[in-house]
Amino acid sequence: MATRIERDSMGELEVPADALYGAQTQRAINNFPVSHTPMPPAFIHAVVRIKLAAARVNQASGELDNERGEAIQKAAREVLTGIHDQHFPIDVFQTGSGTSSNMNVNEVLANLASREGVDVTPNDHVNMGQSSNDVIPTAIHLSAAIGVHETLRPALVHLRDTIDRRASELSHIVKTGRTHLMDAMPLRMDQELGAWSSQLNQAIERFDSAMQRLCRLAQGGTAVGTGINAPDGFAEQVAQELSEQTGLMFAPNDSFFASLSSQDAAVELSGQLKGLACVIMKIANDLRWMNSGPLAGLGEIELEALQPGSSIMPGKVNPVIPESAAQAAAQVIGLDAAITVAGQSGNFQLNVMLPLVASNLLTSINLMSNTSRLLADRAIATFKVREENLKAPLARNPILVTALNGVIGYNAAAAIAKKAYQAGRPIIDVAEENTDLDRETLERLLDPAVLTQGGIPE
Ligand SMILES: O=C(O)C[C@H](O)C(=O)O
Repeated sequence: MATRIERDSMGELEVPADALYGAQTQRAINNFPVSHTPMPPAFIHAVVRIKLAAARVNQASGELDNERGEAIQKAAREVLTGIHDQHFPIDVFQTGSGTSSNMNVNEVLANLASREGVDVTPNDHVNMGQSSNDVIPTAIHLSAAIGVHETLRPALVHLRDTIDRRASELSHIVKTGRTHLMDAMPLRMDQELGAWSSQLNQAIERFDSAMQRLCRLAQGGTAVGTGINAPDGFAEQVAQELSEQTGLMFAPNDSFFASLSSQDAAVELSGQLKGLACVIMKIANDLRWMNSGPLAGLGEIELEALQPGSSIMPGKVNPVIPESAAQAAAQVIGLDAAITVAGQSGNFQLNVMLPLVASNLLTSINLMSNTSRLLADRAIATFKVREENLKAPLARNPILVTALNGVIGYNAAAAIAKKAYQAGRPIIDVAEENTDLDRETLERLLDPAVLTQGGIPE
């Protein structure tokens, strides 16, 4: 491989001839061959957005001359198109402050900017008024806020709306409810699906609330939170620039000391993602049970057949989308556990597990966004209801006798249920033989559709 010599404060080393980065990035590549997973492009782009904002603020204040300011901005805009993403190869498991990734961005932007014929250095010009210690926490908030706003929230709204549409289409269908996975009182399908929709609505509310904390930025705190080397007004102006770039409302955090040394908002967001993962897991599992069979399971619904299920059993079709969704949910729950540990790693003035927080948070946002859309479009929107399989067990369901509790008492009702279950007879026939109630009254009291409406049967 052709190489060139680059220099930093520690001396010289070789980098690939065509690399846009310099010596500090190469040292990090050499030092951290850990997971071979680079930082997510959305995170790198957030760092680049901060550099773009800082260059504009520094240029406006006169700290940075116009030529260098314009050259850095041009370079940043070019990187934001994604054409240089391969020049940010540093492993997630690197220095805990993310200094290596901050310097990677500084070096690439300085290199591209210098091609404009001006002398731009990574530390003095691109990193002006900043430290990794405020840039990286800011980039975590910025990239997560963009991910929630642009990707996750629309995906959740799409899933909720798809569920609501199916619920209203299926509102005439009554089915056996289940508690402990055992037959229970009946409910309508729109009530069952309505639970999923309501869970998603509440998840969306929690993300909307978490966004308020995400939009508070560390930028301006520099090395330890005092703001050393950042001019007056820098924090507010960078937040304003980032708001204009993204359409979100960013502002400096109340305490830079807190925002450098903690990751509380990221822990909160990860917790909300874990909560969402539990919702997704519940929906996926309900779908799997309802789809089970087709002959020896519940067989209440038929999910769209997307691919042959088995390499050995011909004709078998499996619930692959709910299975994929359940695995994604499990992964998010695991990533949250690591973020929880990382959130506790604020030692004095700096949290030192920042790259892991960034990577896990963005991975979880992507997993939940893509999963929500797949569940909506390839499972919820397309499943068919097998009404005949719902009707037959509903008519025989001995638990309907619950509706007679208030008329004949729990013990008498239990005896009827037992008899009906043992004989495999409809509950109404057994109740007619064993109570003073006439057929017409029993039909009214035991009508499954009426029983879905709650209240005391009359
Ligand atoms: O990289 C920096 O700007 C600071 C570094 O993280 C440190 O505190 O040692």
